[in-house]
Amino acid sequence: MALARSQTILVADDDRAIRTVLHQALARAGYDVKVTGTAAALWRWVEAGEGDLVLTDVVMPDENGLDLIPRIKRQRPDLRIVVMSAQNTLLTAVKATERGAFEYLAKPFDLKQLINVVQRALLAPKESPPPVIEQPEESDDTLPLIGRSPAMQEIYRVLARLMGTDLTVMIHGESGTGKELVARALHDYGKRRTGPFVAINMAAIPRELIESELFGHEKGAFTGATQRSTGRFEQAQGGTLFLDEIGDMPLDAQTRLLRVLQEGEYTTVGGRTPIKADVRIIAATHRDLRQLIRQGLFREDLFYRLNVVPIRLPPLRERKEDVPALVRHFLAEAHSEGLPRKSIEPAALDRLKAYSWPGNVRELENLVRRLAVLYSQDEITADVVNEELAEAEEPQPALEVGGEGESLGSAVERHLKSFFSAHADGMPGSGLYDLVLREVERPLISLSLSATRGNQIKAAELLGLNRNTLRKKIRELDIRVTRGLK
Ligand SMILES: Nc1ncnc2c1ncn2[C@@H]1O[C@H](COP(=O)(O)OP(=O)(O)OP(=O)(O)O)[C@@H](O)[C@H]1O
Repeated sequence: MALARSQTILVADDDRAIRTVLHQALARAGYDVKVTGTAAALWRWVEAGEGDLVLTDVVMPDENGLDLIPRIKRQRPDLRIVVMSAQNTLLTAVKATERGAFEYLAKPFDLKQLINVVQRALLAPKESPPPVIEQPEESDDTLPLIGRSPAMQEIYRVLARLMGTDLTVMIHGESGTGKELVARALHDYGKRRTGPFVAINMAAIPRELIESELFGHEKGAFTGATQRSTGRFEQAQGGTLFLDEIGDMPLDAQTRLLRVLQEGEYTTVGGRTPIKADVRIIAATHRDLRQLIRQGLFREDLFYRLNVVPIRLPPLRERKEDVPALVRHFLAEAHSEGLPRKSIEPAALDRLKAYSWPGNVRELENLVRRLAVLYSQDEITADVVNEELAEAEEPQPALEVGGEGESLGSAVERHLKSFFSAHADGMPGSGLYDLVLREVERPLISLSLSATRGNQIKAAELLGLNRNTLRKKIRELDIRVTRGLK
Protein backbone atom coordinates (compact mmCIF):
# COMPACT_ATOMS: atom_id res chain seq x y z
CA MET A 1 0.00 0.00 0.00
CA ALA A 2 1.50 3.37 -0.97
CA LEU A 3 1.54 5.93 1.80
CA ALA A 4 0.52 9.47 0.87
CA ARG A 5 3.22 10.98 3.05
CA SER A 6 5.64 9.01 5.02
CA GLN A 7 4.64 8.89 8.62
CA THR A 8 7.05 9.16 11.50
CA ILE A 9 7.44 6.57 14.23
CA LEU A 10 9.11 7.62 17.48
CA VAL A 11 10.87 4.64 19.04
CA ALA A 12 12.10 4.54 22.66
CA ASP A 13 13.98 1.51 23.97
CA ASP A 14 17.03 1.35 26.18
CA ASP A 15 18.49 -1.60 24.28
CA ARG A 16 20.62 -0.40 21.38
CA ALA A 17 20.34 -3.68 19.45
CA ILE A 18 16.56 -3.57 19.61
CA ARG A 19 16.58 0.08 18.47
CA THR A 20 18.64 -0.88 15.43
CA VAL A 21 16.39 -3.78 14.48
CA LEU A 22 13.21 -1.75 14.89
CA HIS A 23 14.68 1.16 12.96
CA GLN A 24 15.55 -1.06 10.01
CA ALA A 25 12.25 -2.90 9.96
CA LEU A 26 10.12 0.23 10.16
CA ALA A 27 12.20 2.09 7.59
CA ARG A 28 11.92 -0.87 5.24
CA ALA A 29 8.15 -0.69 5.65
CA GLY A 30 8.25 2.92 4.44
CA TYR A 31 8.15 4.91 7.66
CA ASP A 32 10.40 7.69 8.89
CA VAL A 33 11.89 6.58 12.19
CA LYS A 34 13.47 8.39 15.14
CA VAL A 35 15.00 6.32 17.90
CA THR A 36 16.12 7.11 21.43
CA GLY A 37 17.13 5.25 24.57
CA THR A 38 15.48 7.61 27.06
CA ALA A 39 12.02 8.70 28.06
CA ALA A 40 13.20 12.32 28.27
CA ALA A 41 14.13 12.51 24.58
CA LEU A 42 10.88 10.84 23.61
CA TRP A 43 8.96 13.38 25.64
CA ARG A 44 10.81 16.29 23.98
CA TRP A 45 9.76 15.03 20.54
CA VAL A 46 6.19 14.55 21.64
CA GLU A 47 6.02 18.07 23.10
CA ALA A 48 7.46 19.50 19.89
CA GLY A 49 4.59 17.91 17.96
CA GLU A 50 6.74 15.38 16.17
CA GLY A 51 5.78 11.87 15.16
CA ASP A 52 2.57 10.05 14.23
CA LEU A 53 3.06 7.08 16.49
CA VAL A 54 5.07 6.24 19.61
CA LEU A 55 6.59 2.81 20.09
CA THR A 56 7.93 2.60 23.61
CA ASP A 57 9.52 0.14 25.97
CA VAL A 58 8.40 0.04 29.61
CA VAL A 59 11.69 -0.02 31.50
CA MET A 60 13.97 2.89 30.56
CA PRO A 61 16.82 4.40 32.56
CA ASP A 62 15.11 7.68 33.38
CA GLU A 63 11.39 6.94 33.51
CA ASN A 64 8.93 4.09 33.22
CA GLY A 65 7.27 4.10 29.80
CA LEU A 66 3.88 3.33 31.34
CA ASP A 67 4.04 6.50 33.46
CA LEU A 68 4.71 8.51 30.34
CA ILE A 69 1.51 7.39 28.59
CA PRO A 70 -0.99 9.58 30.49
CA ARG A 71 1.25 12.63 29.95
CA ILE A 72 1.51 11.95 26.23
CA LYS A 73 -2.25 11.43 26.05
CA ARG A 74 -2.94 14.74 27.78
CA GLN A 75 -0.56 16.63 25.51
CA ARG A 76 -1.50 14.88 22.25
CA PRO A 77 -4.68 12.82 22.66
CA ASP A 78 -4.57 11.54 19.09
CA LEU A 79 -1.01 10.27 19.12
CA ARG A 80 -1.05 6.47 18.97
CA ILE A 81 1.10 4.62 21.48
CA VAL A 82 2.26 1.04 21.21
CA VAL A 83 3.92 -0.41 24.29
CA MET A 84 6.45 -3.24 24.12
CA SER A 85 7.83 -5.05 27.08
CA ALA A 86 9.48 -8.21 28.24
CA GLN A 87 8.87 -9.84 31.64
CA ASN A 88 5.29 -8.80 31.82
CA THR A 89 2.48 -9.60 34.14
CA LEU A 90 -1.22 -9.20 33.68
CA LEU A 91 -1.08 -5.84 35.45
CA THR A 92 1.48 -4.40 33.03
CA ALA A 93 -0.78 -5.27 30.14
CA VAL A 94 -3.87 -3.95 31.88
CA LYS A 95 -2.17 -0.70 32.85
CA ALA A 96 -0.80 -0.08 29.37
CA THR A 97 -4.23 -0.57 27.84
CA GLU A 98 -6.07 1.49 30.42
CA ARG A 99 -3.69 4.39 30.29
CA GLY A 100 -4.44 4.65 26.61
CA ALA A 101 -1.91 2.54 24.73
CA PHE A 102 -3.35 1.41 21.41
CA GLU A 103 -1.69 -1.98 21.60
CA TYR A 104 0.67 -3.89 23.77
CA LEU A 105 3.36 -6.13 22.38
CA ALA A 106 4.98 -8.77 24.57
CA LYS A 107 8.68 -9.22 23.78
CA PRO A 108 9.87 -11.12 21.95
CA PHE A 109 7.53 -10.40 19.05
CA ASP A 110 8.22 -10.88 15.38
CA LEU A 111 8.72 -7.93 13.10
CA LYS A 112 5.78 -8.85 10.88
CA GLN A 113 3.55 -8.62 13.92
CA LEU A 114 5.05 -5.23 14.76
CA ILE A 115 4.50 -3.76 11.29
CA ASN A 116 0.98 -5.10 11.33
CA VAL A 117 0.23 -3.40 14.67
CA VAL A 118 1.81 -0.12 13.52
CA GLN A 119 -0.28 -0.12 10.34
CA ARG A 120 -3.45 -0.85 12.26
CA ALA A 121 -2.68 1.84 14.82
CA LEU A 122 -2.12 4.49 12.16
CA LEU A 123 -5.29 3.58 10.28
CA ALA A 124 -7.61 3.09 13.24
CA PRO A 125 -10.30 5.73 13.66
CA LYS A 126 -9.69 8.20 16.48
CA GLU A 127 -11.74 7.20 19.44
CA SER A 128 -12.18 8.50 22.94
CA PRO A 129 -9.88 6.76 25.40
CA PRO A 130 -11.41 4.14 27.68
CA PRO A 131 -12.15 5.22 31.22
CA VAL A 132 -9.12 4.91 33.45
CA ILE A 133 -9.65 2.45 36.29
CA GLU A 134 -6.70 2.81 38.61
CA GLN A 135 -5.24 -0.59 39.37
CA PRO A 136 -3.53 -1.56 42.60
CA GLU A 137 0.25 -1.41 42.69
CA GLU A 138 1.95 -4.47 41.35
CA SER A 139 3.62 -6.86 43.71
CA ASP A 140 4.01 -10.56 43.19
CA ASP A 141 1.80 -11.32 46.19
CA THR A 142 -1.20 -9.62 44.68
CA LEU A 143 -0.81 -10.88 41.14
CA PRO A 144 -3.91 -12.76 40.10
CA LEU A 145 -2.05 -15.00 37.68
CA ILE A 146 1.51 -16.23 37.94
CA GLY A 147 3.69 -16.85 34.90
CA ARG A 148 5.58 -14.73 32.42
CA SER A 149 6.01 -17.25 29.61
CA PRO A 150 5.24 -15.95 26.11
CA ALA A 151 2.06 -18.04 26.15
CA MET A 152 0.81 -16.36 29.34
CA GLN A 153 1.84 -12.91 28.11
CA GLU A 154 -0.33 -13.42 25.07
CA ILE A 155 -3.20 -14.23 27.44
CA TYR A 156 -2.50 -11.08 29.48
CA ARG A 157 -2.52 -8.99 26.31
CA VAL A 158 -5.94 -10.31 25.34
CA LEU A 159 -7.29 -9.98 28.89
CA ALA A 160 -6.10 -6.38 29.10
CA ARG A 161 -8.03 -5.49 25.97
CA LEU A 162 -11.15 -7.12 27.38
CA MET A 163 -11.14 -5.29 30.71
CA GLY A 164 -12.97 -2.23 29.45
CA THR A 165 -15.62 -4.29 27.64
CA ASP A 166 -18.63 -6.44 28.42
CA LEU A 167 -17.87 -8.93 25.65
CA THR A 168 -18.75 -12.56 26.20
CA VAL A 169 -15.67 -14.69 26.65
CA MET A 170 -15.18 -18.42 26.15
CA ILE A 171 -12.22 -19.93 27.95
CA HIS A 172 -10.99 -23.27 26.71
CA GLY A 173 -8.34 -25.25 28.52
CA GLU A 174 -7.56 -28.55 30.16
CA SER A 175 -8.59 -29.16 33.72
CA GLY A 176 -6.49 -27.21 36.22
CA THR A 177 -5.06 -24.67 33.76
CA GLY A 178 -6.58 -21.70 35.58
CA LYS A 179 -9.86 -21.11 33.71
CA GLU A 180 -11.72 -19.98 36.80
CA LEU A 181 -8.79 -17.79 37.83
CA VAL A 182 -8.83 -16.05 34.44
CA ALA A 183 -12.58 -15.52 34.69
CA ARG A 184 -12.11 -13.95 38.12
CA ALA A 185 -9.31 -11.71 36.89
CA LEU A 186 -11.53 -10.49 34.05
CA HIS A 187 -14.12 -9.58 36.63
CA ASP A 188 -11.81 -8.18 39.32
CA TYR A 189 -9.96 -5.84 36.98
CA GLY A 190 -12.83 -4.99 34.65
CA LYS A 191 -15.54 -2.41 34.80
CA ARG A 192 -17.95 -4.68 36.66
CA ARG A 193 -15.52 -5.18 39.51
CA THR A 194 -17.85 -3.56 42.05
CA GLY A 195 -20.62 -6.02 41.12
CA PRO A 196 -20.86 -9.69 42.15
CA PHE A 197 -18.93 -12.56 40.58
CA VAL A 198 -21.11 -15.65 40.51
CA ALA A 199 -19.85 -19.04 39.34
CA ILE A 200 -21.91 -22.06 38.43
CA ASN A 201 -20.52 -25.40 37.35
CA MET A 202 -22.81 -27.20 34.91
CA ALA A 203 -21.21 -30.56 35.63
CA ALA A 204 -21.75 -30.21 39.36
CA ILE A 205 -25.51 -29.78 39.37
CA PRO A 206 -28.07 -32.51 38.70
CA ARG A 207 -29.32 -31.94 35.18
CA GLU A 208 -32.92 -31.48 36.14
CA LEU A 209 -32.04 -28.66 38.53
CA ILE A 210 -29.88 -26.60 36.17
CA GLU A 211 -32.59 -24.34 34.80
CA SER A 212 -33.90 -23.54 38.22
CA GLU A 213 -30.35 -22.93 39.47
CA LEU A 214 -29.69 -20.51 36.63
CA PHE A 215 -32.97 -18.66 36.45
CA GLY A 216 -34.59 -19.30 39.83
CA HIS A 217 -38.01 -20.75 40.37
CA GLU A 218 -41.39 -19.80 41.75
CA LYS A 219 -43.01 -21.50 44.69
CA GLY A 220 -44.72 -24.69 43.47
CA ALA A 221 -42.97 -24.64 40.06
CA PHE A 222 -42.11 -28.32 40.54
CA THR A 223 -42.27 -30.97 43.25
CA GLY A 224 -40.00 -29.86 46.03
CA ALA A 225 -40.14 -26.17 45.14
CA THR A 226 -41.57 -25.17 48.48
CA GLN A 227 -40.58 -21.54 48.18
CA ARG A 228 -39.46 -19.02 45.60
CA SER A 229 -35.76 -19.16 44.98
CA THR A 230 -33.45 -16.76 43.15
CA GLY A 231 -31.22 -18.02 40.36
CA ARG A 232 -27.61 -17.27 39.52
CA PHE A 233 -28.62 -14.77 36.83
CA GLU A 234 -30.37 -12.71 39.46
CA GLN A 235 -27.51 -13.08 41.95
CA ALA A 236 -25.03 -11.93 39.31
CA GLN A 237 -27.06 -8.85 38.35
CA GLY A 238 -24.67 -5.96 37.63
CA GLY A 239 -21.69 -8.33 37.73
CA THR A 240 -20.28 -11.39 36.02
CA LEU A 241 -21.76 -14.85 35.62
CA PHE A 242 -19.19 -17.61 35.13
CA LEU A 243 -20.66 -20.65 33.40
CA ASP A 244 -18.11 -23.37 34.10
CA GLU A 245 -18.11 -26.68 32.19
CA ILE A 246 -20.59 -25.25 29.71
CA GLY A 247 -20.20 -28.39 27.57
CA ASP A 248 -22.10 -30.31 30.25
CA MET A 249 -25.19 -28.14 29.99
CA PRO A 250 -28.29 -30.16 29.03
CA LEU A 251 -29.92 -29.21 25.72
CA ASP A 252 -33.11 -27.84 27.28
CA ALA A 253 -31.14 -25.47 29.45
CA GLN A 254 -29.03 -24.51 26.43
CA THR A 255 -32.16 -23.47 24.57
CA ARG A 256 -33.28 -21.35 27.48
CA LEU A 257 -29.85 -19.76 27.87
CA LEU A 258 -29.73 -18.96 24.18
CA ARG A 259 -33.06 -17.16 24.41
CA VAL A 260 -31.81 -15.11 27.35
CA LEU A 261 -28.68 -14.11 25.45
CA GLN A 262 -30.76 -13.15 22.41
CA GLU A 263 -33.47 -11.26 24.24
CA GLY A 264 -31.56 -9.88 27.20
CA GLU A 265 -34.26 -11.03 29.61
CA TYR A 266 -35.46 -14.22 31.25
CA THR A 267 -38.26 -15.65 33.34
CA THR A 268 -37.91 -17.86 36.38
CA VAL A 269 -39.02 -21.49 36.17
CA GLY A 270 -42.78 -21.30 36.66
CA GLY A 271 -42.73 -17.51 36.44
CA ARG A 272 -44.20 -15.22 33.80
CA THR A 273 -42.73 -11.76 34.35
CA PRO A 274 -39.65 -11.13 32.25
CA ILE A 275 -36.61 -9.95 34.20
CA LYS A 276 -33.89 -7.91 32.52
CA ALA A 277 -30.52 -9.65 32.57
CA ASP A 278 -27.61 -7.32 33.25
CA VAL A 279 -24.71 -9.77 33.46
CA ARG A 280 -21.44 -10.28 31.69
CA ILE A 281 -21.09 -13.90 30.65
CA ILE A 282 -17.85 -15.82 30.80
CA ALA A 283 -18.04 -19.50 29.86
CA ALA A 284 -15.41 -22.19 30.21
CA THR A 285 -14.92 -25.75 29.10
CA HIS A 286 -12.26 -28.42 28.83
CA ARG A 287 -14.26 -30.21 26.15
CA ASP A 288 -14.15 -29.80 22.41
CA LEU A 289 -17.42 -27.97 21.83
CA ARG A 290 -17.21 -28.32 18.05
CA GLN A 291 -17.19 -32.06 18.49
CA LEU A 292 -20.16 -31.87 20.87
CA ILE A 293 -21.95 -29.84 18.20
CA ARG A 294 -21.27 -32.56 15.63
CA GLN A 295 -22.63 -35.14 18.06
CA GLY A 296 -25.77 -33.06 18.55
CA LEU A 297 -24.98 -32.43 22.20
CA PHE A 298 -24.31 -28.72 21.99
CA ARG A 299 -26.30 -26.08 20.11
CA GLU A 300 -24.29 -24.45 17.38
CA ASP A 301 -26.16 -21.15 17.65
CA LEU A 302 -25.43 -21.00 21.39
CA PHE A 303 -21.78 -21.75 20.67
CA TYR A 304 -21.50 -18.72 18.41
CA ARG A 305 -23.25 -16.53 20.97
CA LEU A 306 -20.75 -17.56 23.62
CA ASN A 307 -17.60 -17.82 21.55
CA VAL A 308 -17.39 -14.06 20.94
CA VAL A 309 -13.86 -13.86 22.33
CA PRO A 310 -12.24 -17.29 22.59
CA ILE A 311 -9.29 -17.68 24.93
CA ARG A 312 -7.21 -20.85 24.92
CA LEU A 313 -5.37 -21.46 28.15
CA PRO A 314 -2.23 -23.44 27.42
CA PRO A 315 -1.52 -26.59 29.44
CA LEU A 316 1.40 -26.30 31.84
CA ARG A 317 3.57 -28.60 29.71
CA GLU A 318 3.50 -25.91 26.99
CA ARG A 319 4.86 -23.27 29.35
CA LYS A 320 7.32 -25.07 31.57
CA GLU A 321 9.31 -21.88 32.07
CA ASP A 322 6.50 -20.82 34.44
CA VAL A 323 7.07 -23.78 36.76
CA PRO A 324 9.71 -22.12 39.03
CA ALA A 325 7.62 -18.97 39.58
CA LEU A 326 4.54 -21.08 40.31
CA VAL A 327 6.47 -23.25 42.76
CA ARG A 328 7.78 -20.20 44.63
CA HIS A 329 4.30 -18.73 44.64
CA PHE A 330 2.72 -21.86 46.13
CA LEU A 331 5.54 -22.21 48.68
CA ALA A 332 4.97 -18.61 49.76
CA GLU A 333 1.25 -19.26 49.95
CA ALA A 334 1.80 -22.34 52.11
CA HIS A 335 4.04 -20.27 54.38
CA SER A 336 1.44 -17.53 54.70
CA GLU A 337 -1.00 -20.20 55.86
CA GLY A 338 1.29 -21.06 58.74
CA LEU A 339 3.42 -23.85 57.25
CA PRO A 340 7.21 -23.61 57.64
CA ARG A 341 9.03 -21.53 55.03
CA LYS A 342 10.74 -23.74 52.45
CA SER A 343 13.13 -23.22 49.59
CA ILE A 344 13.81 -25.53 46.69
CA GLU A 345 17.11 -26.54 45.11
CA PRO A 346 17.67 -25.85 41.39
CA ALA A 347 17.95 -29.55 40.50
CA ALA A 348 14.54 -30.13 42.08
CA LEU A 349 13.07 -27.36 39.94
CA ASP A 350 14.62 -28.94 36.85
CA ARG A 351 12.95 -32.22 37.72
CA LEU A 352 9.62 -30.45 38.11
CA LYS A 353 10.09 -28.71 34.77
CA ALA A 354 10.73 -32.05 33.08
CA TYR A 355 7.47 -33.60 34.29
CA SER A 356 4.45 -33.51 31.97
CA TRP A 357 1.80 -32.19 34.42
CA PRO A 358 -1.35 -33.89 33.15
CA GLY A 359 -3.26 -32.18 35.95
CA ASN A 360 -1.69 -28.81 35.10
CA VAL A 361 -1.31 -26.02 37.66
CA ARG A 362 -3.69 -27.69 40.09
CA GLU A 363 -1.49 -30.80 40.16
CA LEU A 364 1.61 -28.67 40.70
CA GLU A 365 -0.10 -26.74 43.46
CA ASN A 366 -1.10 -29.94 45.25
CA LEU A 367 2.38 -31.37 44.93
CA VAL A 368 4.04 -28.25 46.33
CA ARG A 369 1.64 -28.24 49.26
CA ARG A 370 2.36 -31.86 49.94
CA LEU A 371 6.11 -31.19 49.87
CA ALA A 372 5.69 -28.23 52.21
CA VAL A 373 3.77 -30.34 54.71
CA LEU A 374 5.43 -33.73 54.54
CA TYR A 375 9.14 -32.98 54.57
CA SER A 376 10.97 -31.47 57.46
CA GLN A 377 14.08 -30.16 55.68
CA ASP A 378 14.17 -26.44 54.88
CA GLU A 379 15.23 -27.08 51.35
CA ILE A 380 13.26 -29.32 49.02
CA THR A 381 15.73 -31.55 47.21
CA ALA A 382 15.65 -33.27 43.85
CA ASP A 383 15.51 -36.66 45.60
CA VAL A 384 12.33 -35.77 47.42
CA VAL A 385 10.76 -34.46 44.22
CA ASN A 386 11.81 -37.60 42.41
CA GLU A 387 10.12 -39.76 44.98
CA GLU A 388 6.87 -37.81 44.77
CA LEU A 389 6.86 -37.76 41.00
CA ALA A 390 7.66 -41.44 40.73
CA GLU A 391 4.43 -42.07 42.60
CA ALA A 392 2.53 -39.67 40.38
CA GLU A 393 3.90 -41.37 37.28
CA GLU A 394 2.88 -44.84 38.43
CA PRO A 395 -0.35 -46.06 36.90
CA GLN A 396 -3.15 -45.28 39.30
CA PRO A 397 -5.75 -47.89 40.15
CA ALA A 398 -8.37 -45.15 39.94
CA LEU A 399 -10.32 -44.63 36.73
CA GLU A 400 -8.50 -42.05 34.64
CA VAL A 401 -10.14 -40.38 31.71
CA GLY A 402 -7.88 -40.78 28.67
CA GLY A 403 -5.41 -37.93 28.40
CA GLU A 404 -7.36 -35.57 30.61
CA GLY A 405 -5.45 -36.47 33.72
CA GLU A 406 -8.21 -36.28 36.28
CA SER A 407 -9.50 -39.45 37.84
CA LEU A 408 -13.21 -40.13 37.90
CA GLY A 409 -13.11 -40.06 41.69
CA SER A 410 -11.58 -36.64 41.91
CA ALA A 411 -13.87 -35.31 39.20
CA VAL A 412 -16.86 -36.53 41.17
CA GLU A 413 -15.44 -35.05 44.35
CA ARG A 414 -14.88 -31.72 42.64
CA HIS A 415 -18.43 -31.64 41.36
CA LEU A 416 -19.84 -32.57 44.73
CA LYS A 417 -17.77 -29.90 46.44
CA SER A 418 -19.13 -27.18 44.22
CA PHE A 419 -22.62 -28.57 44.66
CA PHE A 420 -22.27 -28.34 48.43
CA SER A 421 -20.75 -24.89 48.38
CA ALA A 422 -23.48 -23.72 46.00
CA HIS A 423 -26.04 -24.85 48.54
CA ALA A 424 -24.26 -23.69 51.68
CA ASP A 425 -27.43 -21.93 52.78
CA GLY A 426 -29.84 -24.80 52.28
CA MET A 427 -30.22 -27.91 50.16
CA PRO A 428 -32.86 -28.23 47.48
CA GLY A 429 -35.07 -31.20 48.30
CA SER A 430 -33.77 -34.43 49.80
CA GLY A 431 -32.66 -37.88 48.68
CA LEU A 432 -29.24 -36.65 47.67
CA TYR A 433 -27.59 -40.04 48.10
CA ASP A 434 -29.83 -41.75 45.58
CA LEU A 435 -29.74 -38.78 43.28
CA VAL A 436 -25.95 -38.78 43.12
CA LEU A 437 -25.67 -42.54 42.72
CA ARG A 438 -28.21 -42.47 39.93
CA GLU A 439 -26.18 -39.75 38.17
CA VAL A 440 -23.24 -42.14 38.05
CA GLU A 441 -25.14 -45.39 37.64
CA ARG A 442 -27.18 -44.38 34.66
CA PRO A 443 -24.29 -43.41 32.32
CA LEU A 444 -22.17 -46.29 33.62
CA ILE A 445 -24.79 -48.88 32.79
CA SER A 446 -25.88 -47.33 29.58
CA LEU A 447 -22.31 -46.94 28.28
CA SER A 448 -21.44 -50.50 29.29
CA LEU A 449 -24.44 -51.67 27.30
CA SER A 450 -23.34 -49.66 24.28
CA ALA A 451 -19.83 -51.05 24.60
CA THR A 452 -21.21 -54.61 24.55
CA ARG A 453 -23.70 -53.71 21.82
CA GLY A 454 -26.61 -54.26 24.09
CA ASN A 455 -25.47 -57.70 25.25
CA GLN A 456 -26.65 -57.80 28.86
CA ILE A 457 -24.64 -60.89 29.76
CA LYS A 458 -21.40 -59.29 28.62
CA ALA A 459 -22.33 -55.98 30.20
CA ALA A 460 -23.02 -57.71 33.53
CA GLU A 461 -19.61 -59.34 33.29
CA LEU A 462 -17.89 -56.08 32.45
CA LEU A 463 -19.56 -54.40 35.39
CA GLY A 464 -19.08 -57.30 37.75
CA LEU A 465 -22.80 -57.36 38.46
CA ASN A 466 -25.19 -60.23 38.71
CA ARG A 467 -27.29 -60.44 35.51
CA ASN A 468 -30.55 -60.08 37.40
CA THR A 469 -29.27 -57.09 39.29
CA LEU A 470 -28.33 -55.47 36.00
CA ARG A 471 -31.81 -56.16 34.57
CA LYS A 472 -33.42 -54.67 37.64
CA LYS A 473 -31.28 -51.56 37.38
CA ILE A 474 -32.03 -51.15 33.69
CA ARG A 475 -35.75 -51.22 34.57
CA GLU A 476 -35.47 -48.93 37.56
CA LEU A 477 -33.35 -46.37 35.82
CA ASP A 478 -35.45 -46.64 32.69
CA ILE A 479 -32.42 -47.20 30.49
CA ARG A 480 -33.08 -47.83 26.85
CA VAL A 481 -31.12 -50.77 25.48
CA THR A 482 -30.08 -50.29 21.88
CA ARG A 483 -28.65 -53.31 20.16
CA GLY A 484 -25.97 -53.33 17.53
CA LEU A 485 -24.48 -50.00 18.48
CA LYS A 486 -20.96 -49.49 17.25
N1 LIG B 1 -1.43 -18.90 36.44
C1 LIG B 1 -1.72 -19.29 37.68
N2 LIG B 1 -1.15 -18.68 38.74
C2 LIG B 1 -1.43 -19.08 39.99
N3 LIG B 1 -2.26 -20.08 40.32
C3 LIG B 1 -2.87 -20.72 39.32
C4 LIG B 1 -2.63 -20.37 37.95
N4 LIG B 1 -3.37 -21.16 37.18
C5 LIG B 1 -4.05 -21.99 38.00
N5 LIG B 1 -3.76 -21.72 39.29
C6 LIG B 1 -4.28 -22.46 40.48
O1 LIG B 1 -4.53 -23.79 40.07
C7 LIG B 1 -5.77 -24.25 40.57
C8 LIG B 1 -6.68 -24.62 39.43
O2 LIG B 1 -7.09 -23.45 38.75
P1 LIG B 1 -8.59 -23.24 38.25
O3 LIG B 1 -9.56 -23.81 39.20
O4 LIG B 1 -8.76 -21.83 37.83
O5 LIG B 1 -8.50 -24.19 36.96
P2 LIG B 1 -9.66 -24.63 35.95
O6 LIG B 1 -9.04 -24.62 34.61
O7 LIG B 1 -10.87 -23.78 36.17
O8 LIG B 1 -9.87 -26.10 36.39
P3 LIG B 1 -11.17 -27.07 36.18
O9 LIG B 1 -11.47 -27.06 34.72
O10 LIG B 1 -10.67 -28.36 36.66
O11 LIG B 1 -12.24 -26.47 37.01
C9 LIG B 1 -6.32 -23.15 41.43
O12 LIG B 1 -5.98 -23.39 42.78
C10 LIG B 1 -5.63 -21.91 40.92
O13 LIG B 1 -5.48 -20.96 41.94
